[in-house]
Amino acid sequence: MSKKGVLLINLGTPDSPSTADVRKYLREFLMDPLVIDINPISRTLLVKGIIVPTRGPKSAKLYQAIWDEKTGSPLLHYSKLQHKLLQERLGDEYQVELGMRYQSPSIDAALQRLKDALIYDIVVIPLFPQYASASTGSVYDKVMELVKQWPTKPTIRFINSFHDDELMIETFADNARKHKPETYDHILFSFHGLPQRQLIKSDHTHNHCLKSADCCQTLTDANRYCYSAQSHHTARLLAEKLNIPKEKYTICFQSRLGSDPWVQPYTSEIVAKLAKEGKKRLLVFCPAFVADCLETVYEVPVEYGDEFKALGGETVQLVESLNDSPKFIEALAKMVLSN
Ligand SMILES: C=CC1=C(C)c2cc3[nH]c(cc4nc(cc5[nH]c(cc1n2)c(C)c5CCC(=O)O)C(CCC(=O)O)=C4C)c(C)c3C=C
Ligand SMILES: [Fe+2]
Ligand SMILES: [Fe+2]
Repeated sequence: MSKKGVLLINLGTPDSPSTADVRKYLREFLMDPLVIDINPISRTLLVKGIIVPTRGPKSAKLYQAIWDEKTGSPLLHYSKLQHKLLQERLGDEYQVELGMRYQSPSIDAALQRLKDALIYDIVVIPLFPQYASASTGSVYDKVMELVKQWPTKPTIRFINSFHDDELMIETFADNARKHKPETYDHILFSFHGLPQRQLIKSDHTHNHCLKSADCCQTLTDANRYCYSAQSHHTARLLAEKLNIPKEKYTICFQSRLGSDPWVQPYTSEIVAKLAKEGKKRLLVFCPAFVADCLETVYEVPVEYGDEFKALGGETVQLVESLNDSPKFIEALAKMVLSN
């Protein structure tokens, strides 16, 4: 029987923490029309004329701070481990490949290896638990653009999101228990941010998203693919699993870029508010990421940690990501095998 293919895809990271490589990464990433979703001329002027020249050197310093001498970028390191462990778990009936949406290893080369092995039955798993057109949607478009050139189109199944995956939730909960959540003053579920206009685009009823203060509190047909509603759902499941009462946690969104409104509340504002209220110890989950990366290992303990301490707080502790946890590998295997 012919093998089946699995293609794991994460966002991507610079090839090195040098300013030149970080600029190259930012250019490819931010020129994606699903990421900076404005007209092409404005996008080019904004990205190539402003963001890449100014943010490049600053981001390069951050990448230099998290770059491991042996293993490099944490995002790529953990993605490679997830790839290897999933291949071992699934065995010889499957060929598992890894690609990054931006930079390397490329999705193009990963698909080519599947094609060379005559594999025409592929499960694509964009490694983003919550659906967003800027992440999952962009991966989808890239894969389709590439397979469009195949003389015979393969059977492809896309895992569109896994915000409520039981084993994923359990893995985050296990990681949190190591830190004894009950010993913290407050818990944050801090998701990667997204421009508000991108949320609104995912509301096909045009009458739900951001129309009321609590539009993301429940998942309905209207907001099934709303990144914020899915994020709220993940956070609620985690809070239930760990018996964290409502008043002890806040759902918030980090990493805003530019001056347009993004999904709120912003993590930095919540961190400042909690410090002013006299809270001393914060435990922070980042459940939009399946692997530790710049946004978790730097932004949370260093940026938010410094901000919190400057306002009187004491500790900001990150709950480590899913990384190479066997339970998360099992979650991925189940997604493949349930096909
Ligand atoms: C969780 C999925 C992600 C979504 C959705 C997303 C949207 C998004 N991101 C930016 C801008 C930046 N993101 C950056 C880093 C970054 N983003 C994600 C994931 C999502 N982004 C990850 C996993 C990472 C870390 C990569 C790593 O190498 O560790 C960066 C680069 C770092 C920096 O300069 O801060 C930028 C820029 C936008 C504009 C956007 C949606 C519109
Ligand atoms: Fe991002
Ligand atoms: Fe919404």
